[in-house]
Amino acid sequence: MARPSPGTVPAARSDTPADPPPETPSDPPSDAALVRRTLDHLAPVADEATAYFYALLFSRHPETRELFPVAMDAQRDRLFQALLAAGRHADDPAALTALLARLGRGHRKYGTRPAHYPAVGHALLAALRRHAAEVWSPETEAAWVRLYTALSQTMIDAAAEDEGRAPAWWLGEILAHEQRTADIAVLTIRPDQPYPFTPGQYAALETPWWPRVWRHYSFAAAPRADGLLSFHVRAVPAGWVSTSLVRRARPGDVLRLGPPCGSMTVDHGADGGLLCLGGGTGIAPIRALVEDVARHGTARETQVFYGARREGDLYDLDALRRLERANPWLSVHPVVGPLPEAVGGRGPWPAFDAYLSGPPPMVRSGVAVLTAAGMAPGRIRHDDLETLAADVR
Ligand SMILES: NC(=O)C1=CN([C@@H]2O[C@H](COP(=O)(O)OP(=O)(O)OC[C@H]3O[C@@H](n4cnc5c(N)ncnc54)[C@H](O)[C@@H]3O)[C@@H](O)[C@H]2O)C=CC1
Repeated sequence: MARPSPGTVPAARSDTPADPPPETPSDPPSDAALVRRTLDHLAPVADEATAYFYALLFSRHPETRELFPVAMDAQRDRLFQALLAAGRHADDPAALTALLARLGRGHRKYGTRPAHYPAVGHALLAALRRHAAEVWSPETEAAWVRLYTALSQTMIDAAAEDEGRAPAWWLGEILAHEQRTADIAVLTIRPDQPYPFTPGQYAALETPWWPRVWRHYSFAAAPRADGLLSFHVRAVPAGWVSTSLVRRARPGDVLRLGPPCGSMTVDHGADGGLLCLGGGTGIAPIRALVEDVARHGTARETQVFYGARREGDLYDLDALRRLERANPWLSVHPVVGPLPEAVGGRGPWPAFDAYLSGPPPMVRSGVAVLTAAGMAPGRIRHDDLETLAADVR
């Protein structure tokens, strides 16, 4: 779209003095506006644009191929999702920096080096230029170059800073593999070096059977004195990683673990109650949060609603019942069927913080139900739904 040329004043607005001052036509659109316009235009052709980007990257820079999984299906979606997220935050520098720093640190486990960034930048610009041709202009290109230069520098700096602090990945030996239902296994893992994390967080895991395919799982217990980690995994039909972790993995197998991520953690400075909704294997981080409250000794009222499609799928209920018996401030409510509806009728929840974890549609409708019951959005926490949706666990 052409920018209005200097001097063309929108006549309709000049005689309405009560309106806010009109944008002067000589104001060029901001970088953020140009980037967003490109992304809006790209959305319907995102698959083609991403395929073109990778084809170009791998043909011009074959050395980058080994950073990516053999099968690229899920990867394609991730790149575009990350770009969309960056574009959405383009006019919120603090949020953008935080997102990019996290991405930069997270990329260490893939073996990403600073020299890879210009190669990716060239392929990205070529893909944008080709697939957003109708909205492309020298100004748009300049905006993207500035954005990409800034974002890659932030990622590179964050990765470099992290190098002094933490390994790029940890090795984790499976010590125990407990089959809880036909589809769900609980894994106990011994990391090769101390693995600090906060209950409520998650980590990416890679199995030896699908190199460079990483999937996220929440820590299912608070940090233990013996340093062991625990994860709950459901084998989903198209899930390579989840299926191998449930059906193939055995004690002695060694996985790779990325760094801890996520901010669904307990604010120990607050003193209200906790309302927790855990659906299916989404109960994993909820159990870690409950253990965290117990260890903290503040006895905050905690109501856990644990949902499953069938009674037999409430695979962790015994452990939660044990916690309930030991801690009078904790109530556990098993729910067979849709979880949000079951919770909706129980409110209101004044002075409660909510924690939601489970299938993305459950989390979405849970947020809607709690908001309708009067809970302030700032008190409702859950993992990033895009991360969850991009994951075939
Ligand atoms: N394994 C892990 O560490 C973690 C897993 N998750 C996510 O949790 C989910 C668990 O999936 P499954 O065990 O297969 O759960 P599931 O499909 O068996 O459902 C669990 C509960 O959610 C309810 N539910 C499902 N869809 C719903 C909807 N559209 N509206 C309202 N309620 C709904 C069900 O009725 C049930 O109560 C996955 O999406 C996974 O990505 C989230 C955090 C951690």
